Amino acid sequence: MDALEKLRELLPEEQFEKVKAIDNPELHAFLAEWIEWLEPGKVFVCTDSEEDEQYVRWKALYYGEEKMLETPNHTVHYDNYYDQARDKANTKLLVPGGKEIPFLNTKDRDEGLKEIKELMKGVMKGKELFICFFVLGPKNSIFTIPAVQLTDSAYVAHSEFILYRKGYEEFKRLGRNAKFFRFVHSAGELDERKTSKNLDKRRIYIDLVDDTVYSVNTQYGGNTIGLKKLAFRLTIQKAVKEGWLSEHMFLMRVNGPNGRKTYFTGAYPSMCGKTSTAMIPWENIVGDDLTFILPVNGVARGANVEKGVFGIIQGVNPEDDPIIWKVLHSPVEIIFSNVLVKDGKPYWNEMGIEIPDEGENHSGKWWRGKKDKEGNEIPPSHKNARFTVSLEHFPNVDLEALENPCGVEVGGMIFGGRDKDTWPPVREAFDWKHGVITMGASLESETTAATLGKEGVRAFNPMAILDFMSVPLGEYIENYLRFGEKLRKTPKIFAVNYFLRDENGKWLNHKLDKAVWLKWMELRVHGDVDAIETPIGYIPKYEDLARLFKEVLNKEYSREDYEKQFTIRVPELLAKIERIEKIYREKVKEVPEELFQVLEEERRRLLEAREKYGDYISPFAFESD
Ligand SMILES: Nc1nc2c(ncn2[C@@H]2O[C@H](COP(=O)(O)OP(=O)(O)OP(=O)(O)O)[C@@H](O)[C@H]2O)c(=O)[nH]1
Ligand SMILES: O=C([O-])CC(=O)C(=O)O
Ligand SMILES: [Mn+2]
Repeated sequence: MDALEKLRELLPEEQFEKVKAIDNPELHAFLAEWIEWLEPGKVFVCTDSEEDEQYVRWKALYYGEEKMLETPNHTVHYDNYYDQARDKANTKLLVPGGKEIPFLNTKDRDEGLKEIKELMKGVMKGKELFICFFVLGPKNSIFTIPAVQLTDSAYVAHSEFILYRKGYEEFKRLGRNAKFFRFVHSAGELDERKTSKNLDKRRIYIDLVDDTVYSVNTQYGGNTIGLKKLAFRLTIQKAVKEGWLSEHMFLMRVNGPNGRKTYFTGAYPSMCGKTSTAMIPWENIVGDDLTFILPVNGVARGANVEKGVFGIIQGVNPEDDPIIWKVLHSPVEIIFSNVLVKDGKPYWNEMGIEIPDEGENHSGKWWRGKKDKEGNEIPPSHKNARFTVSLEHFPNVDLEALENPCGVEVGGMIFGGRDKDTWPPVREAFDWKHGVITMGASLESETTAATLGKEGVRAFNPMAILDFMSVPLGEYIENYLRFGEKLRKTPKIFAVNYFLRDENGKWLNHKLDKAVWLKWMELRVHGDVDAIETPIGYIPKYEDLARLFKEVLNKEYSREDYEKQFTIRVPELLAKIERIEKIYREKVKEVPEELFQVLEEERRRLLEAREKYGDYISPFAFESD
């Protein structure tokens, strides 16, 4: 029997008509196979209509995965107490023969498919399956990748409607020509709180051969929202094959003098400041998490893969994040996850206002002082609690850039992470290669609550992408280096560090100082200000920063602060080069030789500077050179 005939048997007439309208036998075969396998009690196919989206919203409430809050259009969703972040250990890349690839968590493809299929057999009995169509990137553009999502979680489907552009019409338009990604998810058995129960059988398996990702027994967005971090593994592979970049980056517009618009991307690991940077007042957001960058006629052009934000809520307060704060307090569609709720109002850690002493949170009924099974005190909200909202609701969104089918020209690319003692707050690379190698490929950052496991451990995290890497690292870096060669004009590369601390552990910078670094980088892209050459790149001159601090933040910036922050810390920088070199030599292997040359040159410059000025070198010393 052909797939369409089978679908006619499996689906009620109305749902069948919706899939039949898409002329794609491959899609039909995939759907027939999986509907039969998952054995859902009911199937709903989502078109791009407002009614179908409304149906999904309503079902999230009906099935109890979300609850209404006091403000219209606000809901709250909880994940299981032990399902609050990405599960790296159980996220595996399925590769033929289970080939071991350094830093990648691989598994034999046949074995993995067998295991996941067994876990998913009949898993949707008595549940409703939602079949949804979306696209990655702007519609009908050079960036577009269609994707189909199967899920029994109305919360996951609802999140996707907020975060991605609808794709049913795009599937219809493309018909047989659609090369699409596939995502199959089941939250598995739920407990009385409607959270995934069988966490011991939580699995996220990425089939790189068939562009399909399976996820089961979990609800947390990073493990389940197909088009987000699951698709990301597939797009990294595709980008490296095809010679473009798929990155863990925000995309934003920095407003220069006389109305000049300059677009920047920024790659920082999870929970290290992408959203808070892209949302900074004065500038405009295009995206906060995932960016595609394509070479178009010798120009690097970037587009947001998404159209919404799945952002960290902890620490969002009216002073530091006025725009997010305002949106979170307006009656637009928002899903709050894993926050404290009391009398229909959401609360979260460090929100700058008083928080009730009891309510409901990710641990169930909560009171101040409540401890978990491990004896840890449970805070009001989880550190990785998030909000999900469409970008269209933000007054600072650059809508034209968001929907431009050609994307925007990328003027600068920023790399950064949580680093307490090595990198200065901002610096510019000498050139593309120097930036890619000493800033991107050398990135290290302390681990955070965005993944399950220990926090605060300094870890190698090249391009802020290691958790999602799906090709050998050497190939990925090679692709980056060659990408620059395709361009007439390469974007300038910068590195930032928002997380420097003094000897007592106090932050050396305020959260809003990044506004100044952004303005400085914008001026540098256009050659409007001079800079000081140091062994590790160009750093700002004191006078320029002092002026910008005054102009942007209306703050005095002292020479002492500047000197402390921009001191070149030779011992730490040399130790870092040692660590990075060792990793690439001993663990990664098959690395472009240029990487070692560029690191060696940097080491030599640092040693020469130490000879002349000592271990900790004031930026003023280089200025008078
Ligand atoms: N100390 C300090 N903390 C910051 C600064 N900027 C952001 N943060 C903190 O970084 C954390 C989260 O940053 P986000 O911007 O939401 O993280 P993200 O990079 O978008 O992360 P993902 O969504 O997980 O990919 C919050 O706890 C912020 O308070 C800063 O300049 N200084
Ligand atoms: O994917 C997620 O869980 C959220 C996110 O942006 C990240 O962890 O980088
Ligand atoms: Mn992210």
